[in-house]
Amino acid sequence: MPTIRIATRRSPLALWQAEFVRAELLRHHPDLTVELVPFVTKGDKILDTPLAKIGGKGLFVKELEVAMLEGEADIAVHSMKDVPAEFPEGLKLAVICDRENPTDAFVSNIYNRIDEVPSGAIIGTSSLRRQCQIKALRPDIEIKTLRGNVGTRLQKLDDGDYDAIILATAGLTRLDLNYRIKSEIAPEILLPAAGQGAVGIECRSDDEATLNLLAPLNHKLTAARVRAERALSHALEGGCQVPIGAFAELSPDNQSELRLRGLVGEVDGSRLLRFEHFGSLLEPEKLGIVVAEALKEQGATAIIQALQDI
Ligand SMILES: NCc1[nH]cc(CCC(=O)O)c1CC(=O)O
Repeated sequence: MPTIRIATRRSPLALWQAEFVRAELLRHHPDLTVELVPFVTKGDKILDTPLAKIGGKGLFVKELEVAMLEGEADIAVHSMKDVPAEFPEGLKLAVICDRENPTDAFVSNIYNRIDEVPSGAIIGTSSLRRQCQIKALRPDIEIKTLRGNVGTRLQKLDDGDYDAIILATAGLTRLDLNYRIKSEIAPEILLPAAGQGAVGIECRSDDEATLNLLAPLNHKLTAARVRAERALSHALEGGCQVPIGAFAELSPDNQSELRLRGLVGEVDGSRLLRFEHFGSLLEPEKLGIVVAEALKEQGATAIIQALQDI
């Protein structure tokens, strides 16, 4: 049996995800040897600037991709939320694993829910998607930039820099920090980002042996959901750094269909565009494009375009 080398970021969440994939690979192939190869990415180095201002897509993945192309690693494990729509020549998304809770979480040492927070309170997030939806709901509260890995963000909350912060439920759950969640924010209030809560594995497109070893880790329903969400986000030319929400789930009344909800927002929350549609589980990209087109008809392009000029 060969050795599989996993390129990973060094943050506790990235290491958890890489260890999870190592364990899954070993569960399916007990004789395999799996090693972790940790890297520091540009997104990890620049911590004082909101991601939207650093610009460029794939801040957390580039170094890992170079390692695979140069043969220093065989696969890279990513949070699907951070993975750009397109892959460099020679690499592809091999599988998408079963999804953790995709919602966002309200975290505070004082308040239990977003609607309990008083006027003028300071909420920490650097995500434009979270910002625009919170501002639409609560124009009277202030949003302040918050960067760094999950532990750093919680420390900044504990230091008193914020009244509450918003984090992905999945990251907190994976790091056994669920006790910090005061309430989960429903998708009706805060629509998650494309791919949130899902882990994906990238590898060299021509590496048949590795692709075969990875195949049993693919979770079909999650893969369809995330593909619909990513198609929507891609059709609007948005990465993680734009105010776009995209969330797909199995349709409650038809088990062969997905329900996809999309959202584009003005950063100050003054306008939120929403659209939802149902489509076949077998053609998730088509559904993503339908929802993106409907949002464009409502004016999404102008909102996104205006942000590129900041
Ligand atoms: N942008 C950073 C990032 N990428 C993935 C997660 C959480 C885990 C996930 O969504 O899979 C986080 C942290 C956060 O948003 O709180």
